[in-house]
Amino acid sequence: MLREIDLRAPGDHAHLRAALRDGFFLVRNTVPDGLLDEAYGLLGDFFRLPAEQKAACQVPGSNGQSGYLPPLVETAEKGAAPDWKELFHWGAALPAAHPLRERYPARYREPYFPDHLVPGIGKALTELHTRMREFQLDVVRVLAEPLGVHPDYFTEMLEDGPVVNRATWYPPMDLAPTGQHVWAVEHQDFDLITALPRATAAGLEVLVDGEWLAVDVPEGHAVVNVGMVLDRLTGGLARAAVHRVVAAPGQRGGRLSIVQFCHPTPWTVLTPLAVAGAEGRPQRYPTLTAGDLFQRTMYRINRLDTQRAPAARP
Ligand SMILES: O=C(O)CCC(=O)C(=O)O
Ligand SMILES: [Fe+2]
Repeated sequence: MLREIDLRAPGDHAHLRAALRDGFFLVRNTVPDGLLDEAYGLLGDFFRLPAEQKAACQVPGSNGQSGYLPPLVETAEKGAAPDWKELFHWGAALPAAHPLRERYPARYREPYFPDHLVPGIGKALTELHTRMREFQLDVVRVLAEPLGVHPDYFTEMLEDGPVVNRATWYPPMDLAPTGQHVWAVEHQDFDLITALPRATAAGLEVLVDGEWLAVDVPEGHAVVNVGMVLDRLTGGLARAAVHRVVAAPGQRGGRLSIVQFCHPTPWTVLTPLAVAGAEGRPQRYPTLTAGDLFQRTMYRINRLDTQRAPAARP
């Protein structure tokens, strides 16, 4: 059973640190249900479009972090075959003169919305991004104290960060080109934390003590998942959860999910925190920047545009 963190009464440090050690916990979602329903409806309309129309919604130079990414591209580090999923990413724009835009152009593009194909999608997804980000900022504020940092420590790291939403359409398994593919091979996210509100079907599983546990998100809740950034900052006290998305044998139909990744500003140096209780433990991770960790992982999961054959590039 997953632990729950109540944002209004978060509980003692032992509870919060146990949730971080699990790497996966539940939080009552503050994002309006109606907004999620609307976004699921519009994204469903988008993913049902013909392949050529979706292919035209790719954003060159974004490494697929903006707009559409076709199926069978992202390949988890442990994946023998690419994931059987297609993606749509969006975030929020920074002002044109912001130095982060100049320094990390691939990560700070204007968001792309296919309003010409799905009218109203841009407004709804922008609102959803804002509300999910507010939710996640509330979560990291609660996590700060048990990790011995100021309540604004993580929020500053995320201010102007390339926080990005991802919608994933997992097509029915019987349409997969070979039997080698699964929806999403086991992996760890490479952000600070990720929010996963309900999806349209079962399939998300988390590795707990060597066993795969099906994650059933109760009504009105979101699962929050620790990513590699928080794992590295805490020397492994908060554990980046290992998770995957698989169809049960005989599960029919596809699956649509919406998640949001909290990526810190890429120039953040991931200096290990002095977490109480971890004194004397050998430093686990060499220090690098959030931007370098991101880029390294994108390469490892086959997500850089330059890794795709020229014909397959947008
Ligand atoms: O679709 C889901 O529920 C989870 C997706 C996921 O783990 C990811 O995109 O990193
Ligand atoms: Fe994930």
